[in-house]
Amino acid sequence: MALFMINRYLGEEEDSESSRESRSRALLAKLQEQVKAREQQSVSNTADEDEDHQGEKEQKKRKRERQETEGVQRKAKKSENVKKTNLDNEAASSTKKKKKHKTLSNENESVNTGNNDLDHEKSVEITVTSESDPEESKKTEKSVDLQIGQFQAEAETNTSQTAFHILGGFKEKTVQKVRRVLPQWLAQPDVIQRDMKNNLIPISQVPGICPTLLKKLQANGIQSFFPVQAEVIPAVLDSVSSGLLLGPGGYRPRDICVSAPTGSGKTLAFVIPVVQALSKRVVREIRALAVLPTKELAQQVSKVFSSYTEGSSLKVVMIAGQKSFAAERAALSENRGGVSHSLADIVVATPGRLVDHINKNNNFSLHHLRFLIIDEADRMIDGMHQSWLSQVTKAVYRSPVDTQTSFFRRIVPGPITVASLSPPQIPLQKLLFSATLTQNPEKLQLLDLHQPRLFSSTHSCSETSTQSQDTFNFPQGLSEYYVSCTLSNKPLIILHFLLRLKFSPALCFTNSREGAHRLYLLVKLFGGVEVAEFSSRLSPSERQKTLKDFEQGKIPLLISTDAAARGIDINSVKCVINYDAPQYIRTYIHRVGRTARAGKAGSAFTFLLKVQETRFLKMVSDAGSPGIKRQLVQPESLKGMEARYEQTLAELGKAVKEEKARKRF
Ligand SMILES: Nc1ncnc2c1ncn2[C@@H]1O[C@H](COP(=O)(O)OP(=O)(O)OP(=O)(O)O)[C@@H](O)[C@H]1O
Repeated sequence: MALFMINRYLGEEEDSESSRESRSRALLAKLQEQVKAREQQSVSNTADEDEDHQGEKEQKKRKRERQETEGVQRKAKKSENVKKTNLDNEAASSTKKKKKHKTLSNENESVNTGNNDLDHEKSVEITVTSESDPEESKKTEKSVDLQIGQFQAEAETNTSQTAFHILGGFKEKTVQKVRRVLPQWLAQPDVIQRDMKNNLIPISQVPGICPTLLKKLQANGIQSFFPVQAEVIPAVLDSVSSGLLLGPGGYRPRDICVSAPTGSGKTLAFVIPVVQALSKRVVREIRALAVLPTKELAQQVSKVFSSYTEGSSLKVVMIAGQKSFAAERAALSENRGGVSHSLADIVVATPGRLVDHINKNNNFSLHHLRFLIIDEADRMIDGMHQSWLSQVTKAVYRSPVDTQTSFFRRIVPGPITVASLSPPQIPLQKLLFSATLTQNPEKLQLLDLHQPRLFSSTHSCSETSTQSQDTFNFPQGLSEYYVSCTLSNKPLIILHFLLRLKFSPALCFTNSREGAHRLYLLVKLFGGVEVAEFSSRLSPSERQKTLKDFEQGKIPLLISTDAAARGIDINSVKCVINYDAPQYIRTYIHRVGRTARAGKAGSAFTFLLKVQETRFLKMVSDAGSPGIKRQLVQPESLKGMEARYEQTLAELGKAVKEEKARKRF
């Protein structure tokens, strides 16, 4: 039994056969009327639109639009074929139906014609009539043709409406390579000869150096100047030819930038002329300030300054945080009769401590500063976030508290006029040094250089150079190698290098201090070689002692982070090992530059995992390396060490655990 009953009104003639027939006839008549009406409507529409279209066609002569219209027409024809096929099928089925039921039926069918060019769809309605009636059939065909014609016309009209130009377009264009155009001073530097050995200049041939300094140079074993020194020393001396108060011809001297390979002697290139220039000063004031990125480098440079000022009245003071702030303050100035007097002529500083003294030490005056030396300049630019340079500049041009005691006026330099030149001004000259000086004008702009003059041994930086990457010069005596390795055999290879191939003294670099420490523990536990680590894990005094021991040959292997990658000058280093491949070319250049210094020979090995090889080798060759060769390590050569190595790994695990536990308590 049905749960629900639906009552429908079926009409009065519900069951009558005759009424059904008459209803069919009435329906057919109605449909035929509709066909006729539609036919008439189609004819009038098509005629109108054809006219419009003709008019438009004449106006539109652009090729692209015509092509689009043709495309639409092609598609419409295609759809016509589809319709005709459907028409045949439907007609056949209609005939069958007619034979069976002797009734006429009309069927409407819609065919969708996709038009991708116009990005819209146009549906065409086709009226299909039985084929048995030739007249009706003709009418139907005509109707179909007319409807297709109408569709075409509509499509063309729509094409003209939607044929707009897409700004930006989607066509792929090959972008032209932008040619790098460097400012003239960067594009045309004063060239420093790369070949150090064949371009040595006897020290007596460089003009302007006083006999005392010449004697000191000889006493330090220096008979000839390296090319960078022979070029830069006279240039700096020339800028002080009119004394400390004026530049050449009364003008402000040009700032000097020096880009020369690691170990090429850049330190003496600024130490000698600065000491020479200041040796004639009367009153002691801070006249030279050298800024370096690390304590160790500041110490190294301070040592060189001290060795060439020894026996003179010039005093060098280092402010790099090696001593307490109070001790540094006491070394910088003293109070006599209520007036502060400087105890330093040359200050060597790290940026952090320098800023501390500028802000917290009232007696620290840079009012007489003549030379600002920025060593490892590219690194110092990167560290500009500390804004140390702007603080130095402010301190230099800050009016002294007591203007009465100051004989000279010092104002921030502006345009050169007669009025601006009339009072004596101490010019501030910047001297920049680096093995990897950036050519990025935006970065260099941060230094606010005055008519800079570049000394460079990199010849590839021509004005027409399209190269976007900086190229550098590598030390002449350097041989570069790479070693293909896996993560598991890396430590074994380093042990093989040291124990069997006797590659020592060796400086080995890792990318992290944890990595350096683990490798240090591993080599120590394996035994057979004295090893030390150098990283921020150690205190400054421990680091100092470690470097000294390494320099004296007490430690043949030093495992370090990039803390020792820049500037550190240890002449005895025969071999540099990049246990972890450096990510940046500048890091690589500074690391490998710890060997092959001062024209000597040295080797650098970089351990590369398979995935690192392509990128790393490209990076090195793009930077201008003369060639990096593959160093093969046969698996058999590691065999004898494997058992001991496995045992050492187990010991290392324990040692690391113990260290962690110790840290917790
Ligand atoms: N004219 C010279 N004759 C012999 N040795 C020199 C001469 N000039 C410098 N040296 C020595 O060359 C070594 C490298 O010099 P220096 O440290 O100045 O190089 P650098 O160009 O500053 O290197 P880096 O870019 O790595 O800092 C030092 O040990 C230095 O004593």
